[in-house]
Formats: sequence, C-alpha cells, structure tokens
Amino acid sequence: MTQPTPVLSLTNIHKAFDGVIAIQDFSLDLFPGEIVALVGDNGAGKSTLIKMISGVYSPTSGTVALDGEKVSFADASSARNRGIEVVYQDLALADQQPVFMNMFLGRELTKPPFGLLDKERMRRESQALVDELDVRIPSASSTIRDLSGGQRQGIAIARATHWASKLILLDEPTAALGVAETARVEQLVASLRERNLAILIISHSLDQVFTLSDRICVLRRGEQIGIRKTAETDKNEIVSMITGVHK
Ligand SMILES: Nc1ncnc2c1ncn2[C@@H]1O[C@H](COP(=O)(O)OP(=O)(O)OP(=O)(O)O)[C@@H](O)[C@H]1O
Repeated sequence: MTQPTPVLSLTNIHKAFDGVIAIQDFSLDLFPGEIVALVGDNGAGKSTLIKMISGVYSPTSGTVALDGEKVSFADASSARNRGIEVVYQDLALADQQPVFMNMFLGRELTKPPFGLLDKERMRRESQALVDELDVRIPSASSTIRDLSGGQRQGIAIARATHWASKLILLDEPTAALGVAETARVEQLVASLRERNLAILIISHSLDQVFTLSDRICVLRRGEQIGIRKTAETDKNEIVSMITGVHK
C-alpha cells in the first residue's frame, strides 16, 4: 500500500534559545485523519514544538513541509492562512461576546455595500457548525461567559475545525475540565478524524492519550525518544520513555 503524502513533515528540527537547546533533531510526519499525541514531562519541549508548527517560533534549523512543500511561517497568521489552527489552554475566546462572534474572531464576515458585520450569516453558520459537531450549547447567540468550561472548549475546538484545512494542534484541551466534560471533549476530538484533518495533541493524561491517539511521540528534555503506534504499546513503556527509568 502506498502511503499518502503527510499533511505535515518535520525533519531534523532543532530549536535553541540563546544557546540553550529546547528541541534537538526532531522528525515527525502527520497524516490526514490521524491523531498523534505528544507527551513528555514539564520542560520536555512540547510547547516549543507546537509553536514552531504554528508559526510563533522559527526552528533554528531543520525543515517544515506542508503537503510535501517546504514552508517557513513568518508568524502565527501565516500558519493559520495555510490551514493550521491551534487550541491553547487559555482558549483565546472573547468572554463578553456571543459564540458566533467568537467563531469568526478576527475573520468576521461583512456584507456589501458598507462592510457592516454580517451577524446573521455568522450566527447561522456557527449554529450549523455546533449542531454538526454536536457541541451542546443553548444557541450560537449565547455569550461565552455564560457557558461551562467544557462548552467553551467545545467552541474553541469547533472554531479551529471551521478554519483548519490541514492540521489542528491541541495543547492540553481538557486540563481544566471535570470528568464528564472531558469525556465530551474527547468525543469531539475523536470525531475530527472523519474530517480528514491531522490532529496533534499535547496531553499529560495517559488515559486520554491511550483513548484518543493513533500514535504517541515521546519527548524527554528536548530529545525525541521515540514514536509508537498506540495499539502496539502500553502505559508502562510510554512512562519509561517519558522518564528514562526502566522497571
Ligand atoms: N521563550 C523561551 N526562551 C528561553 N527558553 C525557553 C523558551 N521557551 C521554552 N524554553 C525552554 O525550552 C525548554 C522546553 O520548554 P517547553 O515549554 O517547550 O516544554 P513543555 O514540554 O511544553 O513543558 P510544559 O509541559 O511544562 O508546558 C525548557 O527548558 C524551557 O525552559
């Protein structure tokens, strides 16, 4: 069977901050429709890696390719324009605004001839999206501050899904959520596979990693320890890879 072209290829990526190595010699291919978990202890380099993929940092050396074409993002909006969306822990939602304005934050729809906001269309499209993804909120007109943590996370992921054509990066998407809300968000993330997006998820929860991912990539102090197919490994092996301690 021939492999499809990876959506994203990272090859021999290095990143140093003032001579301090944060990531060394990291390589990973991400394919459409798969969920890859990035795991490692605090300071392992996970956030640095996400920031290099999303255009916040440039690698010190190494290449980033999208659909086989080498790219170099000047900033986060250049990465967004190429179909890469990030959902950060702090969600970056405007609390006082309705869901539909958040869905289009910074990319608002306007209507001719005066370029006024097309609130009705944004509301309609947002409602269709939350319905389709089964994000359970009262309505697309609800104000963000009136929603629960899980509902907000659902909105942040729905927004990323709306705009991402290739890749969604999720940084600890359930860190602040309770058990039931976590399960709901995990269902939502799992459903994104069907949209043929590639998903890279940072999570400290190995339960979550084993529930959601197809492959697991382990980092330790900036070094890529290995990549495993989730179905072919277990928690003991992953913990050993994370800590460097073999039982
Ligand atoms: N802007 C920066 N300037 C200098 N050093 C940095 C910077 N960002 C990260 N580092 C260093 O790079 C290394 C990796 O940090 P990073 O935040 O990527 O790890 P992480 O795996 O995301 O950790 P955590 O799970 O705690 O968020 C650390 O040693 C950190 O101190």
